[in-house]
Amino acid sequence: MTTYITKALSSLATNGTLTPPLTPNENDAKSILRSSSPHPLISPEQNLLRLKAHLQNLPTDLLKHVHLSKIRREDPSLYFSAIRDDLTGLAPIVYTPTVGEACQKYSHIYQGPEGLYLSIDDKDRMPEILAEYAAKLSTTPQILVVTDGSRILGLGDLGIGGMGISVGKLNLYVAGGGVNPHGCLPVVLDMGTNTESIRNDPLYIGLRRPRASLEEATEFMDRFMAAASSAFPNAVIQHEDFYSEAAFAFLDKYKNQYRMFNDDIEGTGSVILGGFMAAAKQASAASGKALKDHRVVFLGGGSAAVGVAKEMMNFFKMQGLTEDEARERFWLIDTKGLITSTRPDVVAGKLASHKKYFIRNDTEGKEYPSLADVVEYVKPTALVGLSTTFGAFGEDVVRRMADLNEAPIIFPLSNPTSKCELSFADALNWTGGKVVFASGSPYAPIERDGLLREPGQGNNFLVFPGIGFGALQAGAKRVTEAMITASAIALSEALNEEEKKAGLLYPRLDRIREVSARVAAGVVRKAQEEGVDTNEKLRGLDDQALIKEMNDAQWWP
Ligand SMILES: NC(=O)C1=CN([C@@H]2O[C@H](COP(=O)(O)OP(=O)(O)OC[C@H]3O[C@@H](n4cnc5c(N)ncnc54)[C@H](OP(=O)(O)O)[C@@H]3O)[C@@H](O)[C@H]2O)C=CC1
Ligand SMILES: CC(=O)C(=O)O
Ligand SMILES: [Mg+2]
Repeated sequence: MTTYITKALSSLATNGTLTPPLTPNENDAKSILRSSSPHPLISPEQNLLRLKAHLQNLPTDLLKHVHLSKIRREDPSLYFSAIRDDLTGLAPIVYTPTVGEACQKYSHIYQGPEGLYLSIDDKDRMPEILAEYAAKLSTTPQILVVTDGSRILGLGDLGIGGMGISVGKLNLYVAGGGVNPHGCLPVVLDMGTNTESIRNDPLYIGLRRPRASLEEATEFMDRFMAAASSAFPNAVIQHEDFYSEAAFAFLDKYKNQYRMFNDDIEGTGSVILGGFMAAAKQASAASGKALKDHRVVFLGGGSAAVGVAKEMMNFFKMQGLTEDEARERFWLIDTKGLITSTRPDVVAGKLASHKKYFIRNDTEGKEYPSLADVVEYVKPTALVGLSTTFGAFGEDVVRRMADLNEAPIIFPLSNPTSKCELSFADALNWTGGKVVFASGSPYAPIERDGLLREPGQGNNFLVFPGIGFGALQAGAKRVTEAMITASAIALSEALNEEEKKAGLLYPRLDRIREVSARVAAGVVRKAQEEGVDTNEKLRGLDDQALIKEMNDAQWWP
């Protein structure tokens, strides 16, 4: 109770109009509070009830997001208690889709600093700035989520507004993964923005300059990665929402040097591989086709699409295919159509290097400019959307997928909902209910033919908390590709019997802590097998004991 009284008094004392007329000692405190507040004994439970009631009264999701951000800054335990009690209801507010709008309006809804803001103008001072920052913190950061704001969800270059996504991801690290909120450090690297409307906004709080070139950005990143790894030597660094060229360049450069991973390339790869394992089983059970015979068309050739396609190759390798045979199962489409060896930009050597792995050499000089052309040519069993293009899976294409397949797999994964390729309702209607569906942002379940159809949410938030937490617990020197694949397998194995019976592709959100512990255990085990772990205490434990260790290490509000 003393804490509540002291807290209440200090807030009174800092508020000019409510400052009490005398400076009380502890004994006076009760009587002053009795007369100056309606009830001095407000319990955490009552605060939680009040917060929930208040949220219900707020008219928009953005206002709820803003209010919750204020609560997080003032009382993390209250904030994470609310999320613990209703992750399904609050994830869309603190994460996608609302976090997208919050990033777009970041400078307008700004309530004060909430992490580390580093400017490219300070690139020569990274070691001093980070060392000074580390010295001032009372808790050592364990997870850093770092963005440069250059490709926030599918919303483009939002400059310093990207801080909202670093914060949003860390919300899930705490709520889903059990990382202590005081160990979470959101970081934005301000390198300017190419979005003129943001740069010219009088309220914009970032650098008003065009975005740095990749060369300049790399120089800054080199210094940041070195300084951050030295200031926070045990932390895991998650790269988030860098534009595709930079995302691949930084992952290639740093993955063997630092304890880092890229969420969009690797986290998304993992979550979609995990979901595809369940989806392919359902589709093959309906069609009788062998698992190795699935054919996957991607709309999109950016960091997410290429990352997912590369990770999904493991599905086909698990069916016994060689690397070349597995690669043959994928067709990628970008704004110029199917990526073929004879496409003029490819012939001219202008194709972005990350797309080259998936160039099709077998199209005999024919080009397939549209998604409909590619679907007709490939006759795919699965469609994956990572194109940032709302409604890009149109009625004709979706109906054709249902003609071609007993149970077409359709994953419109672009975020937020305003960029999603296909809604759940249209997917059900246009396939006559046959679709096996997962989207990046959430859709509500729909009742159809007397059955409740529950859409999957194929979003990396089902794995990145476990990947980061597992790497942290293992004291892993690196986050290897095999550790990422292990996270996907652990996710797919986390589906319980009830969820399988209900046809779900992913575990229910109310089990996320348990699922994250399993994912983390899978990551630790693989780190041990690969010899990159340093935490000797976790060696020699069997799987159940390892999962229990992960569960026990989780922070609870
Ligand atoms: N569900 C999840 O967990 C995740 C979802 N995502 C989502 O994935 C999306 C893409 O991210 P990322 O890959 O980094 O972004 P990019 O912008 O790098 O990639 C988008 C790709 O889509 C292509 N494209 C755009 N419009 C069309 C169109 N009309 N037809 C065909 N191709 C098109 C682009 O082609 P071109 O190369 O020619 O420009 C590009 O290859 C985002 O919306 C993001 O939110 C990302 C990570 C995780
Ligand atoms: C989910 C995510 O990481 C993205 O849309 O970028
Ligand atoms: Mg992302």
